[in-house]
Amino acid sequence: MLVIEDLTRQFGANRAVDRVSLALERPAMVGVIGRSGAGKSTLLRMINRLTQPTGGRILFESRDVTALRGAERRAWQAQCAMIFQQFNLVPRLDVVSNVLHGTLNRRGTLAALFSLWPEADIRRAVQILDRLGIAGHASKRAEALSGGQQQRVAIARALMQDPRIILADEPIASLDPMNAATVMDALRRIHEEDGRTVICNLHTLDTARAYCDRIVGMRDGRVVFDGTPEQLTRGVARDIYGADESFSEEATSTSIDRPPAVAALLREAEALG
Ligand SMILES: Nc1ncnc2c1ncn2[C@@H]1O[C@H](COP(=O)(O)OP(=O)(O)OP(=O)(O)O)[C@@H](O)[C@H]1O
Repeated sequence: MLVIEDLTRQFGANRAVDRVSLALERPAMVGVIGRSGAGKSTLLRMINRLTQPTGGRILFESRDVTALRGAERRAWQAQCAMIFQQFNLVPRLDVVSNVLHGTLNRRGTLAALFSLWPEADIRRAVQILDRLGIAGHASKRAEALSGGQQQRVAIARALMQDPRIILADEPIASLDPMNAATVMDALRRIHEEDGRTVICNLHTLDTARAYCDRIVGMRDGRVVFDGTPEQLTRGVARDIYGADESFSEEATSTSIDRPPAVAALLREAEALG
């Protein structure tokens, strides 16, 4: 389905991503982990063609998307929608309009400027918000929502494009643990129920283990691990993070600042499945 071959990005003397190869045969939920500066964001941005590779290829269903230009590049970007740590919503705009901006790729700028959204699109936007549990906030300004709700609006905007792949660049890095869990649950459901591939950059090992079927570990621009959560042993994790014997998983864990009450709630939620 998605094949990445020797993908490379050089910034001056610095090789941010160094001959990365990955193949996804079927829809999957993939977590990309590694310390800050390992090349995770650059990799995702290259897949989406926000950053141009300096070497290698990206193939989607045997089609080379590495060098697409203009409308073809925009069409590819709609097929692999990206969400970001800072949500990138229009804060003063209402939630449903933010979601409708996901259709901009296939609509005229003038129509968008005057908010002339087709009724069918509005209905679909509300349905998607409903699925993500935030339809009740549709008419509120985006800035009035919590971080977790705003990230779900960003996911809804991505879903408006009906993407085959969702690329999530540190989607929970600005969120508290409760909101982080809601957002990761939403991404997992979108993968399982819709069969969309989700590739997610994550800072925390425990999140990658809990939500992803496959984990890719990056270090200094290279893939140094590619396997299942079970294969990601403490020793492997230590290697990915370039740490010494004193490495502790808790240092990369979301539970580090989790207040006891929230931790208990999360354990309960986990137990309920
Ligand atoms: N636009 C750019 N210009 C120059 N160097 C860049 C640019 N973008 C990224 N880099 C460099 O490329 C390397 C990889 O950065 P990248 O953001 O991909 O890492 P990361 O693993 O996502 O880190 P983080 O977890 O901190 O976001 C870093 O050394 C970074 O400084």
